[in-house]
Amino acid sequence: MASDIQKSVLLTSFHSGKKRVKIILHKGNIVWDNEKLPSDKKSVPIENVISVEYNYKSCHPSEIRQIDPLSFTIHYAERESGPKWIYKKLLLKHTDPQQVSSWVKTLQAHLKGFEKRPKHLLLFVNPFGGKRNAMQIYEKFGKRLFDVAGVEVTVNVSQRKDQIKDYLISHNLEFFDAVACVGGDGTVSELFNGLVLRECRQNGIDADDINQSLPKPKIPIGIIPGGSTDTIAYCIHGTTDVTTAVLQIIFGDSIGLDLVSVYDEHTLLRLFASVLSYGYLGDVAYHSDQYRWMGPHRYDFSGFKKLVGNKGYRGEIAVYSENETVAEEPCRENCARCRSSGSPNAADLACKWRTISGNFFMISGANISCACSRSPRGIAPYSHLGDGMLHLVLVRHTSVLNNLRLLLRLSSANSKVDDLPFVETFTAREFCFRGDERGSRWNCDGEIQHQTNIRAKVRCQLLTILSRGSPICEPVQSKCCGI
Ligand SMILES: Nc1ncnc2c1ncn2[C@@H]1O[C@H](COP(=O)(O)OP(=O)(O)OP(=O)(O)O)[C@@H](O)[C@H]1O
Repeated sequence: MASDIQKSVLLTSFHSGKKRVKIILHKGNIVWDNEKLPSDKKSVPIENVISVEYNYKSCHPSEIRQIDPLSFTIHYAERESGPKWIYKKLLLKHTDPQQVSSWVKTLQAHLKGFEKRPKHLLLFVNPFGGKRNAMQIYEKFGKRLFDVAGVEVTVNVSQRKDQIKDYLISHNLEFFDAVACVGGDGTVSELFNGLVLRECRQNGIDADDINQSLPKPKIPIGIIPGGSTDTIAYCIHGTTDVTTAVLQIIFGDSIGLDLVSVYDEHTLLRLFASVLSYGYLGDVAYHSDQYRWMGPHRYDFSGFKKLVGNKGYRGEIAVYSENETVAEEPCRENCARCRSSGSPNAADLACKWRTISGNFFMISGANISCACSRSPRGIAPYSHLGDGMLHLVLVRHTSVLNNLRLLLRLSSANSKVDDLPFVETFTAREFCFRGDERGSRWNCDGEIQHQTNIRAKVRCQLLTILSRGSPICEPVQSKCCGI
């Protein structure tokens, strides 16, 4: 198919509005004059075309709409500066219907070759998270674009916590070629926890056994941000822009995302994609849930209270890793490190266990950088989406002033936390924590886990996410100093 695209050549002069445009299909690119800068040519790779369709003749609303054989529209997407994508269209007219037909047929034939583009999407909407406007987000930004792309969307609005997870474990998904959600990290977490448990059931795998390798869900997932922090969406798409997220689903290209499975002594508690935090961030998640009516500001309020409270938690952490140090290499689209880790030959390198104990203000295991608008570089700026490793950040108990330094660094676009004297970072494939029974709680992708003693293991690229990833770009300035 790729070679057919490379071979097709078309060249025609059309009318676009009042302007004449010479448009060429050559080497998989559609090239035409740029209206604003006539000396410039505009070029759109065919991979960025959403759909191509005949226009309709204008008629009275009571009449049956008729196709206009002299005019058609190319719907496409282009990247603005940075990670954001925008939707655009080019309307073209010609006096010869053969010319129009030849373009429509050729482009539609090419688009048919993109077999990974989903045609039937199961979309879960969480009406409870974030600003409680997930349905409005879908109606405003998603519905029209999916219509343009010819994606048939089945919308399922969740009625209660864990309903999405339960649905995915037990329902037939054969009709769908992708599953997506509009919601925050908790909603995404329901999605992949449901899909992995479903796969375990179908393959007779005991999910509670940490030594089992977990099966990869066959269906890819799309993530449309509609929560409070939307860390997972931000780290994957590089932005929480909803149009960008919808276009990533439409394109059908995918990347592999690691998941981390968390166990107590006997069972799998859950899988997480962003961060597992004990101490400060565990307490903030637990405490802030009572203030959900404040919306995203609940994190600032609880964050301040827990910062001043400055509690320390005693514990011992065992880390399983092959590396002493964290490589300072951020994850970006087409990341070579993630590509090599996802290959079947990526061997489990010579790892060893080491133990660290003490009194901690916070312990975080970050599977991704955890960048978001509140923390532009995230707690683990060099954590990769799919390298089979998580980054452990251990913050020793110290003064309130030092806690404040830590939070200011986390909310800054220019600094990182690991050079602070009371912070240690490790990469790990697995870790195990033992703490005081009356300790903190674990915050797992924003959801509370009440067990103190846990074991966590990274599952390399267990999930397939519909996204082309994010280019490396300047982080946005944080909106506030809380995290
Ligand atoms: N209809 C519902 N009623 C109550 N809770 C729900 C419903 N649907 C889903 N949930 C739960 O809502 C919780 C919050 O959702 P989500 O995490 O998506 O939003 P958020 O917490 O505002 O965003 P973020 O996690 O990005 O900060 C999740 O635990 C999810 O399981």
